Order: sequence, then structure tokens, then C-alpha cells
Amino acid sequence: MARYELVKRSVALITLTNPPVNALSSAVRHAIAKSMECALSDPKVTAVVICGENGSFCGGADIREFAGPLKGPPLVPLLDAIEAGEKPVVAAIEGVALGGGFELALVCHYRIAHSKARLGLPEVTLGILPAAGGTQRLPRLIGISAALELITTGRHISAQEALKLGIVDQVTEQNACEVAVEFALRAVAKPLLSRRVSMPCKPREIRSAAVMGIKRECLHGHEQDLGMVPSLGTMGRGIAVCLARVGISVIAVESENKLLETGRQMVIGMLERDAKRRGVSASLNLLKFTISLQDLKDVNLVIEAVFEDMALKKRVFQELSKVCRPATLFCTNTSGLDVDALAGVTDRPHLVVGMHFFSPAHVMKLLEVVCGPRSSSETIATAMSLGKRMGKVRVAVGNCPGFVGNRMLKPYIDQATFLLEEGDFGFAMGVFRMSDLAGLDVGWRVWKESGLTGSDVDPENPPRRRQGRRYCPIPDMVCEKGRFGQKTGRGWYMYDKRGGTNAKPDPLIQILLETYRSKYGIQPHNISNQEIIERCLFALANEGFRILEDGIAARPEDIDVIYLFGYGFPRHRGGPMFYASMVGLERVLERLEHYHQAHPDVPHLKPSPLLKKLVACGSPPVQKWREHIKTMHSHL
Ligand SMILES: CCCCCCC/C=C/C(=O)SCCNC(=O)CCNC(=O)[C@H](O)C(C)(C)COP(=O)(O)OP(=O)(O)OC[C@H]1O[C@@H](n2cnc3c(N)ncnc32)[C@H](O)[C@@H]1OP(=O)(O)O
Repeated sequence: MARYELVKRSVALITLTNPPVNALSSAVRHAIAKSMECALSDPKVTAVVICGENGSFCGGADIREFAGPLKGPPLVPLLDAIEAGEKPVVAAIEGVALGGGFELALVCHYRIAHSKARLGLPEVTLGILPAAGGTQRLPRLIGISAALELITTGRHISAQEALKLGIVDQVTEQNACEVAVEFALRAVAKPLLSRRVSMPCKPREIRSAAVMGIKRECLHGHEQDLGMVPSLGTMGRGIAVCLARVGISVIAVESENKLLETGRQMVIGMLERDAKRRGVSASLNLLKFTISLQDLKDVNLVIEAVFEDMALKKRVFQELSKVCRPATLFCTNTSGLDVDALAGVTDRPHLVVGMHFFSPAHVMKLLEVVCGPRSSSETIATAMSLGKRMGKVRVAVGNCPGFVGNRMLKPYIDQATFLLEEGDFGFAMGVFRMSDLAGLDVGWRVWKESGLTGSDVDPENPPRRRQGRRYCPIPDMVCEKGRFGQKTGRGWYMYDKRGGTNAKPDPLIQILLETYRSKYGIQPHNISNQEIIERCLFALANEGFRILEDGIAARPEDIDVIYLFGYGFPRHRGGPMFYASMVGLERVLERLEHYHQAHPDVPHLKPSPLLKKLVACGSPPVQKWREHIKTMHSHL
């Protein structure tokens, strides 16, 4: 009822043999159980392939046994044991994988399908529901709506559709069994945890954490001696407070005794005020301050919150790799740098994850958990669970420049500055106040690093264009005057003091704009509120559609949560994606097309393919968009 053989010296090949469709009779279930036992206990076996004889994987429960009493091993524990096994199991699907046969494939860690294979859960056509885990595993794998559709219709799908939905890992024209054996050999060294569809990964318990910050001023010194110059900055202080107030022991790293004392006083002050407000005693005994990285050797997790500089962060992670236990998780609070590049310099890339807090970290609710391609499911689950314990609204996102929130901000801010260039200064100033608050130098540094501005860029050749697209240099001109926003008391607005929050229009900015416009012969014109809103918000949502296409966010609701909790998007509008759906996707598309025609050198205004596709499909409601998205990030 199942043949067991060793192929390629280390792969156990289990072939179901129950003609005509290798249905899961009691004898077949018994044979699978025995074969798996052999495979898992034989040290020569490093991987397993399950296939079916005569070009058919498995037609499901053996309907010939339906009339009698259940005999032989029950299917559900058998399938659970296959999934839980410590050796990779690959399903080689030829012909059909239906009902229980499909459920058998779902417990395998990888699925290879022949191009002519068909898969489905036809139970509904027999008046029953999939009873061997299909109703749980399939939604986890492909999302609730797509799974519900397959479960409730019993529709058979092709191998190609299964690939598109993310059910199979590879489709082949060749012998699926041979391809699966080769695949299994390559899967041997890979972690299995994230391949177990049914098992929500268990997070680790975090009892102790370290928070490291390095202020910008220490950057130069740090280049000479990494270990001794860390210093807890604003983000580090906020994160340390968040950790201590939920009972986690925190080691805060400072660079020198003077800074140590200042940092200690600030954190203790924050915790005492916080405890007073909440009517509890401050958890000061959980805090330790140190200037020695050696003190981090036993912590469960480190949150790096150093100055936003890739080279510096890399050095910090290299140093941490030397000091910390091999199991310590490394989290980075970067707001947009490549998490995988940081993982790559450590001795534990699977234990590296982004935890992007928003400033001030002890107040702002949002936490983006950035999943690098090598972050393990356990690492991600731990970061998500820690965020929950800290009372954060957590969204798992993919790894790309700016992740979700800051990536979408770019086209939004670009539009605001282009509007500033074209029109008068009298429109709603949300973008500019926000930029003053965040610090104008942050974006300026990123633009310099990406070659958009700086001493080696000729601003006049060609003017107002960079890298083949429209570019507005006004923000650079503001920064060149040392106006970095609230922290310098001057930015787009003027403030009564450094760090002041009371923004007043600054005549110097008005003069700067007038001089700039006359230099480039720009005739300012009135810009309607409608155009301002459409160009800023539709460009924002348009980037959101691209983020969904790229698999950086799993669903539009995640983007909305990020904007509601991290960027002050008006609650009653529901977030940029919900807002776009309320305006009407046809309208958003039509306006973006209009603005892109008027500004062909602004690629962010070009409607994204997903937006076009959704409109072509009749503008489905937000919760249905996922069905139209091809790319799915396996961790999200
Ligand atoms: C009891 C403990 C286990 C708990 C179960 C847990 C949950 C699992 C539930 C299920 O799996 S329910 C069963 C789901 N499977 C099906 O509904 C498949 C039904 N079959 C088909 O759709 C088709 O037969 C086919 C597989 C697509 C093949 O179609 P084709 O047109 O190529 O050939 P057919 O003439 O239809 O069939 C050929 C031959 O195969 C026999 N057969 C098909 N499926 C089964 C089966 N599941 N069990 C036993 N036999 C099956 C079919 O009767 C034909 O036989 P003959 O008439 O030629 O003798």
C-alpha cells in the first residue's frame, strides 16, 4: 500500500500504491505511518519525498471504505506527525491531490507539482467538510478568502493556479518525483519551522534586553573605538522605558560615565512620571546602566537604536556578535535601512529582525516588525510578541527602503514640495510641520547618500531634475541654511526656541521661495484644495498599492494601521487605502492618470498596475484586494 526505498543514498521515497488513485485506505494510512517512522529514525535519511504510483498523487479518503467502520490509524494525528517531523518532507504531486490527498500535501514542508496536476478540496460535493486539517492549513497558506472559495466550491485548481496562490513551491514539466528528490536534497540544511503551515511559531520568552543608542555626535569617535562610545539617545531612552514598565530587565548602554549619569536620570525621571500617572511604583530595580558591552553577554535580546548610519550599525552588529550568547536575538530600530544587510554581518542572520519604533517610543503606539528574508519565524514571532507585551500596535512588514510607512511618505512629501514650488505657500501644512518635527536633516542625508544632492551634484545641470525625474531642491536649500526643523528652532517654520513646537510662518522662507521661483521663471498660481489633496493623498495610496504588489505589506489593512497609529492619518478616514476605496478606485485612477499626464517626469504619479487591475476587476472592496495580489511574503 506504500513502497519505501532509499534513493540518492539519503532520501526516503514513499510511494503510495493503492490503485486507481492511491486513496487513503486504512492500509495506506498504516503504510505511511510505518514508512515515516523508518525515515525519521534512520540516520542515513536526511529528507523524505512522498509521491503516488501511476501518475496520481492521492485522490483523498478511500470512498470504498466510507460505508464501514473506521479502521486503521486515524488520518489527523498521522498528518500532524509528518508536519512535526524533524526531516524535510516534499510532496511530489502528479495527477490529483484531492481531499485528504491535498491535506497530505499540505502537511509536507514543500510541494512540487507536475504542470498537469490538479488540486482541490472536493469534500463539499460529498456533503462534508475537509476534516484532516485543510480548513486550518489552507487559510494560513493562502489567506481566508481564497481558501474559503476553494473549500466551499470544491473547485479543482491547476498546478499553475496553485503556484500563483502560493500552495505549491514549484511546477515542473518533468517527472515530479525526480524533481522533488533533488529539491529535498537542497532542503536538508534549511530551517523547517516556517514551513510547517499549521504551527504558529512560538515566540521566545524575553526576560532581559539591552538597548543601545549612539548619538550622532559620537559617530566620529565611534569609528575609532566601537566598544566604548555608545550613548543612549532619544529612541533608546523611550525603548528602555517601554521595556522596564512591562517588567523586563533592561541594560542601557552608554558611552562614558558623564553620559551614563545623564541617561540614567532621564530614564528614571520618565519612569517615575509614568508610574505616578498610572498609580503604580516605578520599576527602577529592573534598570542597569553600563559603559561596557561585556555586560550584554547574557541578555536574551538587544535592541540597537544607534544613529541612522549603515556603516555604524554594521560595526555595532559585528561587535555584538562577538559579545552576546549565540542565541541572543538582535533587533534594529532602523527606520528604513536594509535589515538583511545588517543580518549579513552577524554570526546569526536568522536571529536578526527590525523593530521600528516611532518617536517618542514610550508614547507612540506603532511598531513595524521588519521581516528580513533570513529572519526566522521564531525571531519574528518573538519581536511581535515583545511588541504586544509593550502595548504596541504591531504590523509585520517586508524589508525594503523605508519599509511601509516611510516608503509611502516619499511620494507624499515629494508632491507637497512640488506643490510648494508651483503654487503659493498657503495650503494645509501637515507635511511641512511634520517634517520640521521629524528633522529635515534626516531626509537630506538620505538624498545625499542616494546621490540626489550634495557637493558632487551639479544642481543646474539639468536644473530641477535628478536621475531622470523631477526633483525639487528647495528642501536642500532650507537644510543648507542650518534649518533642520524644531530642533534648531528654524525649518519650514520658525519656532520661539530650539525644540519649540509653536510654528509660525517665517518671512525668510517666503523670500527664499520668491527668489527661487524668479530664478527658474516659475509663475506661482493658486492651487485648489482638491488638487493638493489629490496629488498628495493619491500619490501616497498609489505607493501603498505598489507595496502590496511587492509583498512588503500583507494586506491593505496593515498599511492603514501603520498610517493611523504612526503617521497621524485622520482616524475617521480609515487610513490611505481605505480612503482610496471610499473615494472610489476609478476616481483615484482617473485623477492619477490626469496628474501623471501633466507631470510625466514624476513616476510616483503613474498609476500602479495593481490599482489598474482592481479597477478592471470592478473595484472590489478593500478586504478582497488580497485575492488580486500575486506576491506574498512568506512571513507576513
Ligand atoms: C476514513 C478516514 C479518513 C478521514 C478522511 C478525512 C477527510 C478526507 C476526506 C476525503 O478525502 S473525501 C474524498 C475526496 N476525494 C474525492 O472526492 C475524489 C473523487 N474522485 C474524483 O473526483 C475522480 O474520480 C478523480 C480522482 C478526479 C478521477 O477522475 P477520472 O474522471 O479520471 O476517473 P473516475 O472514473 O472518476 O475514477 C477512476 C476510478 O477511481 C476511483 N476513485 C476515484 N476517487 C476515489 C477515491 N477517493 N477513493 C476510492 N476510489 C476512487 C473511481 O471510483 C474509479 O474507479 P472505477 O470505477 O474505475 O473502479
